[in-house]
Amino acid sequence: MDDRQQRQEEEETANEVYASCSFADLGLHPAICEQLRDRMGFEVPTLIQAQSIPIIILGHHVLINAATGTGKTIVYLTPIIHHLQMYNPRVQRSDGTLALVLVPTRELCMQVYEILQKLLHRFHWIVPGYIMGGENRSKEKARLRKGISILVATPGRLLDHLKNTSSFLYRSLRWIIFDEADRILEMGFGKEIEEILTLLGSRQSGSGGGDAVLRNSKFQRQNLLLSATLNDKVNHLAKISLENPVMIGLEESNSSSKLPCSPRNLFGSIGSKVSGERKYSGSLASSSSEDYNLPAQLVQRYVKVPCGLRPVVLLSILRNLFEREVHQKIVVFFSTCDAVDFHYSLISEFQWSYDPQPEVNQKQTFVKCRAFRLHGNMEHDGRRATFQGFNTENSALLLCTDVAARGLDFPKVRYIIQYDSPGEPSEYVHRVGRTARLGEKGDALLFLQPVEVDYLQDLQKHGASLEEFPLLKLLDSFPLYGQKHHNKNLLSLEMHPWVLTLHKAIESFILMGPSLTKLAKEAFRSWVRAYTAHRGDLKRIFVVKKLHLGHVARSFGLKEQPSLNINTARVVLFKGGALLGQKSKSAFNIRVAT
Ligand SMILES: Nc1ncnc2c1ncn2[C@@H]1O[C@H](COP(=O)(O)OP(=O)(O)OP(=O)(O)O)[C@@H](O)[C@H]1O
Repeated sequence: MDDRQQRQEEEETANEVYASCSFADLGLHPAICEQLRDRMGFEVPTLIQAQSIPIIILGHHVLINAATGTGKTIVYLTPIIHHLQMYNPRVQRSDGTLALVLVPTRELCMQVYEILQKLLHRFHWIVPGYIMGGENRSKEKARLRKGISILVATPGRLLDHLKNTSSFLYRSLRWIIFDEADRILEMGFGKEIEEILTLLGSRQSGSGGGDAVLRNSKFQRQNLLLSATLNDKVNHLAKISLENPVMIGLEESNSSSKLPCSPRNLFGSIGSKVSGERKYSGSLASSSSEDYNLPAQLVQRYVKVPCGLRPVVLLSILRNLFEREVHQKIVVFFSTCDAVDFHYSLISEFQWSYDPQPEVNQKQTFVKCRAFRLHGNMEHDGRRATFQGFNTENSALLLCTDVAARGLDFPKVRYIIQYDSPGEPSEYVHRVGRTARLGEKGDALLFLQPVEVDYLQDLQKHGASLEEFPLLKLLDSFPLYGQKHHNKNLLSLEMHPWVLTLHKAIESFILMGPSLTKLAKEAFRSWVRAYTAHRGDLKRIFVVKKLHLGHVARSFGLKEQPSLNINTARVVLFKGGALLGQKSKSAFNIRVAT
């Protein structure tokens, strides 16, 4: 590509992502525009920011549906700060909490809090804070007692403090924001959210016990709901929490046209159909293609791999990617915590040299990268270390469950691999949304077994079209020292010399390490359980009966299938958020990990 073409491509991407106006044009106070520029390096707003900020400043309840990585956090934080920094007299700690941001996970809680800290740098009298599962309750109580102006919280912990921390002051609460609303609900927090809304006196129907809260506040309550996917649960939450909301981004969200950007234009467009914004009619479109906003520049592919060959293919692809580009950030998604632990150990420890030459036969780690893992069964400190480590590294691999699928903004992630399929197509959208953020390039690769390819049709229905990954071409690219020349045209994947050799090497490596073998067996069991937990319509595609358990065992490098007599095993699943409960008397406890 020559310079001119590259410039043209960059310009086109910018047109699709950014608006042709400034933050000041949106009505934000100059001090905030300065913070955005100087602290964050943001010169111009993204399209969704240009569409939403003026409407939020005006005080409307808003429902926002926009593609992943389009800058939604700034959408809700800046109007709040805009108003709060103008309060006269100034906001004080003794005012208690004025804005509440609800997020589904601890990592997202920390991420939003960090952005908030940067934005509030100049406004030291507005105090940011967070409360979340895993943190010390008494320390949180002490912080709440002192007063937190803008509070970021996970739902369970918030409810706990609402009920048990009498010094938690929220009578002046003006904003409630649900970030990643769909995820909060999918994780089974629906009841907690309803209770929270009732306690805060912000339920639209029914008489909330906290009406006094509303009466005491001199400002009208403003609630905002943000979600990259829409469904019935989000619809219900919108109904009970939003009053005459403006909906943004539900139409033409992938529009590449630049926005009309004088404040008059934007303000004048409220309620009209300009820029995909309209009044809420009481229900959202159900899961249809326009529900799913995928970044236009994202390259989406799938790779069809027989079950037993999955680790060989995964390791080959990872090796190739890190060889091709040394500075590379990749995220691989698995269905269970045990699978993350097993593959993390395998990838970190597996050393192999396939070159028989004595001078080059020094064993090296097969996948040359720094690996991290993240799942809900890890200690809080470990989760925090991964989050920070993967954030700051230039080149690294993250192996994780869906705990990392939503909202997390790891910079420069170039590749998403879904080694275990996501289940609901909405989950697919969130996982791939960790790359191709804000107009940057990104690739997504979905692993499917041959019996699972119907899943592609489900994705297609939601507007996601995947092309096949050229796997044989990749496998052929590895050198095969000492192997006979093979006829590439006749070769099946199973008979490919590279696959055979690498599979043997992985298998013996696992067999030789007792701790790795133990991890493999645990991962095998929980993987089978996770497979049985696919819900509803997906059972048609992910058919447990079609699984060959011997091949599944092979996919964990095990020659023999471990027993599935799992009475005593504790298996942790991450599946869409609902508590899966006990399958049968003989089954083991299944706990949701987030
Ligand atoms: N106006 C801007 N100019 C440049 N970068 C921006 C701008 N606004 C946001 N960003 C950056 O864009 C990235 C994505 O932002 P953010 O995480 O808020 O997106 P999101 O829409 O909430 O994504 P998700 O749906 O995955 O949660 C972040 O790295 C953020 O710092």
